[in-house]
Amino acid sequence: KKNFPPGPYVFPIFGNLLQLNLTNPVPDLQKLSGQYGKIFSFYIGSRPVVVLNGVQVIKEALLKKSVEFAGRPQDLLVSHLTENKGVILADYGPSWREHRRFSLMTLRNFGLGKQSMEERILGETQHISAYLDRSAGKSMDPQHLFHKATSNIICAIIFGSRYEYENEFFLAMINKMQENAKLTNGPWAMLYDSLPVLRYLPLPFQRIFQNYHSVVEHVSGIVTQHNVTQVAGEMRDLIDCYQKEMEKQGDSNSSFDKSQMIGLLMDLLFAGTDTTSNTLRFAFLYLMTHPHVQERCQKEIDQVLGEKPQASFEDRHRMPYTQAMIHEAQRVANTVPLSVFHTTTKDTQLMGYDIPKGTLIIPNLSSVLNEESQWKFPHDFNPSNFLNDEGEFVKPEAFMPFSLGPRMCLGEGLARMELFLILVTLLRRFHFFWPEDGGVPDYTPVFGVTQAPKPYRLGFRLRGRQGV
Ligand code: HEM
Repeated sequence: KKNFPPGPYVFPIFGNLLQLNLTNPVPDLQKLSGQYGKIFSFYIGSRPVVVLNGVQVIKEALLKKSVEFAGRPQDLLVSHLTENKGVILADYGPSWREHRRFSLMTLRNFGLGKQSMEERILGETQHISAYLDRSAGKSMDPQHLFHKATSNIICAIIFGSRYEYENEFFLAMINKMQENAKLTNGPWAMLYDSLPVLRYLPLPFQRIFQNYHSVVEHVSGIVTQHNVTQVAGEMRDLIDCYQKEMEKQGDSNSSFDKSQMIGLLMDLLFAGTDTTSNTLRFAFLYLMTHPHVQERCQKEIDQVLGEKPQASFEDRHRMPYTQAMIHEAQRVANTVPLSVFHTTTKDTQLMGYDIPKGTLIIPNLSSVLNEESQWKFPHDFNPSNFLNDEGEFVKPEAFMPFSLGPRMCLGEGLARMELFLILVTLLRRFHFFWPEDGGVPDYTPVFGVTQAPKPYRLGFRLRGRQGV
């Protein structure tokens, strides 16, 4: 294409797919950026893709040309799965806008009833603490615990109730969502997206649809139950708020209906679980292997909290070092390395190149979180990346794990509150250490829409007097 961003030679049928390591394309994309520049193209099958790298290009696209770059692909496996309902994969338009606004308002506590977001998170934090108490002095793989806890926080917000960690249904739902997270990143999903003729064959990607529909069925059951138990005027959770919004909008041209509600609930369940729990897993991996960072956080936490029974989100303003540690953990965790794919909503230009309407856009967030010119210590785990010479907390503009612009993560506020309250509560109560049976620490990430650390064992023991 004339004046399209440059890129490698394109092969028939597969495009450039066979040139990328699909188990982790991030290093290959980094190399291509070195060769072709901060903005380059490649092909998934016959579909052109433009990759945006570095803080300057990503800001130019997602902030300055925000409307032009705010679309979502409508014909990938994930779009067919969700039928583009809800928010994450909804096309840029009125339904997306109304659902995004509703979700942000509800998550900011407008109309979420008596129990605040903070209380819901602190409630779950007590369950995590109690679970760890029972095994203090030992080691465990924290993957399932953090996954269940973050999933429960979302469940408390959207369904008004949490599940016991051993609840069979809860475990089945989590397994299905985790299996889908893996399958939608794998080669079968790539084949589905590149070769439409395969879509109706009984190939492994059909399993993704089965898993998704089985969770949808359960979520629909919860919504039906809500209709029976609802008390007029009492807002227990996001479902109640949504029902109220549906009544308010009546038969007008509103986009609020039951199928959109289910789509939104599925989005929040999916987007709110892996992301936060994988970030926590990275944080503890680095805290165990950087004991001086852990000790400095604990000292600050003890000083600030004193005899207070539990932390509150407000306390973060008096904990610059702990804040810096949490942000640094998010930077190295690089949890959503290639963001969620965007598309262009009209013909546009970026850095002098022409990009037609409907082009798939990958904002390479990984390239910014590790950009050498932006960070004091781009390749280390070092909270000083977020501290100025006076030891105050500062947030460089290249910190964008939640992306930027109109599509940026709508759960940012919730995720930041969860990370703070869970990390502070656990660091106050426990000392974390690399256990003898842990082997050698391996920081290599396992790539995915949400990236995770390799499984590891978490050693922990009670700290004694300071821990409440
Ligand atoms: C550390 C945790 C999290 C990280 C790093 C993260 C990151 C992201 C990123 C990079 C995007 C894509 C933005 C874009 O397309 O430009 C996104 C979208 C989204 N996230 Fe998160 N997220 C996190 C937690 C959450 C939580 C807890 C929720 C649930 C409340 C959530 C809900 C969403 C939704 C609904 C979208 C789609 C927004 C839209 O398309 O308008 N996320 N997130």
